Amino acid sequence: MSTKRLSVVVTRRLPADVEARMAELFDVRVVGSDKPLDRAALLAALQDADILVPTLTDTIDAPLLAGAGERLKLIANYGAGVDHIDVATARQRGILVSNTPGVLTEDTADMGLALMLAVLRRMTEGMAKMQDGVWEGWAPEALLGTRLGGKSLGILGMGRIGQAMARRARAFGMNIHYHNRRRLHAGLEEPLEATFHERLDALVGLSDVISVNCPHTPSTFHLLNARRLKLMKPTAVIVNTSRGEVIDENALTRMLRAGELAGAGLDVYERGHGVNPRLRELPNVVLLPHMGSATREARQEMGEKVLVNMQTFADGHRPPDQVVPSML
Ligand SMILES: O=CC(=O)O
Repeated sequence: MSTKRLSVVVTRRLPADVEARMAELFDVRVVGSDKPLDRAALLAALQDADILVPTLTDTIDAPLLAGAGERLKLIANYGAGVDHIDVATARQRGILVSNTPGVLTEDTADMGLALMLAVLRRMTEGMAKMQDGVWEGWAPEALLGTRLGGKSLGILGMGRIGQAMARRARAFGMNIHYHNRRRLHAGLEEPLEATFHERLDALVGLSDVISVNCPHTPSTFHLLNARRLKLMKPTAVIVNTSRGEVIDENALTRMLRAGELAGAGLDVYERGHGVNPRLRELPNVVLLPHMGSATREARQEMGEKVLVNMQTFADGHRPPDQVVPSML
């Protein structure tokens, strides 16, 4: 099939050479600017598009898919998470969905580790002292944090990013525990010296740090609900580089405010909630603006993956990174 005939709608500006390469191969319209795209504009653009390239800031739900033109046959997401796309409805309508796994694994795990260090070693509190000019010099008991070595890291979701987190935490001397839908096979589990817990409650209860690394799906929504959060040690901290929806953010906020948890490092928040202002007030909480995969390298490689998925589809094959409902 000549790819030139395929009409592609891109909702955000992508790295320049990704955009340039896409424009060589397809008939591309970048309908967005560098802001999330307005829904009406997206719907209008989808009337005569063959391929949509969205990002996580676009909600591709059943009403939007119902309003799209008949030609839409591929949603080539620029990003790994697909919780903003109704994959089941897309499939029913004969629309394939692909994502960009693998290329953001190491960078997201780096950020998970950075958050863990920042919270346990109270880095942002220290930095605030320097910025506010109130540091009074070294003192034996000032800003004491917690050592990572010897502590138990509980990884919720042992996919690519969870395993990358485990490798890093091992290097810091942490003990690795995890909960996953399926136990890893021995070839993966043994080098990580990771202990599998079939019961999430058990993992939550023993961990000094919980790292959320599972995708957001209907079955992981509020997996860390108020009941489970209460099973955590009061000295424990939680780190989330996945999706806000996996944690009941209101319950987490209440517990952090009440001192029932020692801290949190969050890169992601519940959709539509914005950042809870009460989280911003807490010194033991480090907040980042969803930047786990924000390296130049990852964003470039994500673009290259999108291009491969589009080209493979245009050549009449299934995109290599196709997402099907049974994976979710
Ligand atoms: O969160 C980032 C992604 O899903 O790619």
